[in-house]
Amino acid sequence: MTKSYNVAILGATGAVGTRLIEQLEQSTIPVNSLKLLASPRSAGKQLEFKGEKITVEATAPDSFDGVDLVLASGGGSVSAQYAPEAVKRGAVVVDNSSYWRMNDDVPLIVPEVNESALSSHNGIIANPNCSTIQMVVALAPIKQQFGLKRVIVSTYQAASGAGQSAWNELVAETTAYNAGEPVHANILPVKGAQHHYPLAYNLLPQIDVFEDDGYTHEEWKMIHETKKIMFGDKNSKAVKVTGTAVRVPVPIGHGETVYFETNDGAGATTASIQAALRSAAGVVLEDNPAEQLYPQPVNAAGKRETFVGRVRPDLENDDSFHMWVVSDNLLKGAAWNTVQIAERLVALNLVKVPEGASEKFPVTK
Ligand SMILES: NC(=O)C1=CN([C@@H]2O[C@H](COP(=O)(O)OP(=O)(O)OC[C@H]3O[C@@H](n4cnc5c(N)ncnc54)[C@H](OP(=O)(O)O)[C@@H]3O)[C@@H](O)[C@H]2O)C=CC1
Ligand SMILES: N[C@@H](CC(=O)OP(=O)(O)O)C(=O)O
Repeated sequence: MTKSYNVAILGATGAVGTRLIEQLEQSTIPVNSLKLLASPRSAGKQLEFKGEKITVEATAPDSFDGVDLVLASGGGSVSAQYAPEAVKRGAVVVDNSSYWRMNDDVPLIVPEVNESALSSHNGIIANPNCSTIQMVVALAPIKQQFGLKRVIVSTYQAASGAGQSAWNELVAETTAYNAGEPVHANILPVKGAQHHYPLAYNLLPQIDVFEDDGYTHEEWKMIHETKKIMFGDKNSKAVKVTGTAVRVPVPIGHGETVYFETNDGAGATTASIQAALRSAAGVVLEDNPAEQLYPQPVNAAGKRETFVGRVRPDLENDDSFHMWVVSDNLLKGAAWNTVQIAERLVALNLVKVPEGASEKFPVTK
């Protein structure tokens, strides 16, 4: 008989959470029961799964009693508190927040790139940052054939990356601006808003907080997560990674220009890189300058794949190239990658917490 699972979605009412429900509905995971968990603000709200109405519950430690699998997207502090509670009760957690990603006992997984790291999980599996995911999906087939020495990325990140309220703010700012209101008359921090300044008709070269070295935490995450996923070590010296993360007034779909250097003399050409990308899992190559064909956020929104175009050689550096990478930050960048990890856990019979593993994640109050 096929085993079916008691699943909980933590953060079910958010931009990612609502998509987790939809992606789980479309997945191959046999679901016996589904709990929808959020903050007390949403308790009592009803959401649908497979045509059935489910009432959202306020999250508490005992919410995870009897649960086999948790898909978490409630934010860092929520995952810090509840992931250990869930593991203690025998549930495996696939977590979207950044809280557990750098923990050496937590695999950081993009199934197309490092699925094999799943087998050593201890109950918590981390879903990477959205910008990191789409970049490593595109870089993995290139690394496999030609090696990878260096990456320089610039991101063009959609408002929904900062959650449902940031997306709502962009719509409200745009509407106000179009109605003639002086949204930008005074470029001062917007109090209480998700972004420090108005985003409508603007660009913000800051995502997340600034570190002491002048990089933002989003940039820091892209560097260390890329190393952990592709080279198995968050501080790997085998590759150099750097970049700049920018918020753009687009609702859904992150874009990235990615400059990369392959191994000296590995023989990469534009055509051979395009061929590697064409046959790579999860990648769609949209690259035909003659037809003005290239990936765009509006086309990627609602799709699970990572779209790549504008592959071309650097004209002054041998073995070096540029490409343009676009994906739906809420799907491959979050909900789909999470459900895809869960599908692989089910297929590999890994929805179980190894004996004693929960001691690695002590419950904190
Ligand atoms: N958006 C993106 O592109 C990506 C997001 N992520 C990560 O996913 C997580 C969620 O992001 P997103 O959906 O965008 O955020 P949202 O702000 O849209 O949603 C947050 C969710 O968390 C719930 N929540 C908040 N506080 C609590 C609490 N104390 N207890 C239980 N649930 C709570 C909210 O419930 P309520 O509605 O009741 O407030 C809501 O369901 C974050 O960690 C984010 O970093 C990761 C990759 C990409
Ligand atoms: N910071 C990303 C989305 C996100 O939530 O990332 P993380 O899960 O790494 O905090 C963005 O704003 O587009």
